[in-house]
Amino acid sequence: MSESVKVIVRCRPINTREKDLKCKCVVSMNGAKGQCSIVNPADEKAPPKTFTFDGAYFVDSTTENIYADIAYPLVEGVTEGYNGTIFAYGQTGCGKSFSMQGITDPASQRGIIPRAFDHIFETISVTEGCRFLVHASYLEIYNEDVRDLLGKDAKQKLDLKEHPEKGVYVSAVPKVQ
Ligand SMILES: Nc1ncnc2c1ncn2[C@@H]1O[C@H](COP(=O)(O)OP(=O)(O)OP(=O)(O)O)[C@@H](O)[C@H]1O
Repeated sequence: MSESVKVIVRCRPINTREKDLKCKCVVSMNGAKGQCSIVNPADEKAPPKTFTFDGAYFVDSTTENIYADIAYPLVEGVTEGYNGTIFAYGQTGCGKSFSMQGITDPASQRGIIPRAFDHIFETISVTEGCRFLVHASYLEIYNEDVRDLLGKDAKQKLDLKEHPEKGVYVSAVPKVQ
């Protein structure tokens, strides 16, 4: 059985501000081993600290490859009725939107979300003898305030509630069908 939780790490290229500040890249990656190594810039002779993940993607990686390796099997599972979640985590400017939403040019960097939408609707269009129901909601959580970005009033703060059986949920989020 495959693991139920997978964690991958993606390193973005150094940006202009960091270049101007003469920052050096202290990260190296071994994609085959899923390893990420960090050297101490103040002591380059010190052994690097190495961390192992389910996947390690360096600055030249594409979202196309990340989707094929990680998201594709998960979304396939969803179309077969299993639950699946993909989320991006990291400090501001590290590339969460780049990975999830992506850019259209080059096409290899289209994000995980539009790829997943294409994947789901493509599967639905070729599957016979089965009915699918697709819901979507789009929430922003910022400074612990929750907002519905597809709602009529995207400024309205929504309440976070807890149900004894269903768990934590956001009140009054309309789902788009
Ligand atoms: N893998 C990458 N290759 C090239 N550019 C990248 C990559 N990842 C991020 N960038 C660029 O870095 C900048 C910051 O990325 P992004 O906006 O995705 O960060 P974020 O984590 O979503 O930030 P925030 O939390 O502030 O919203 C953007 O200009 C984006 O195009």
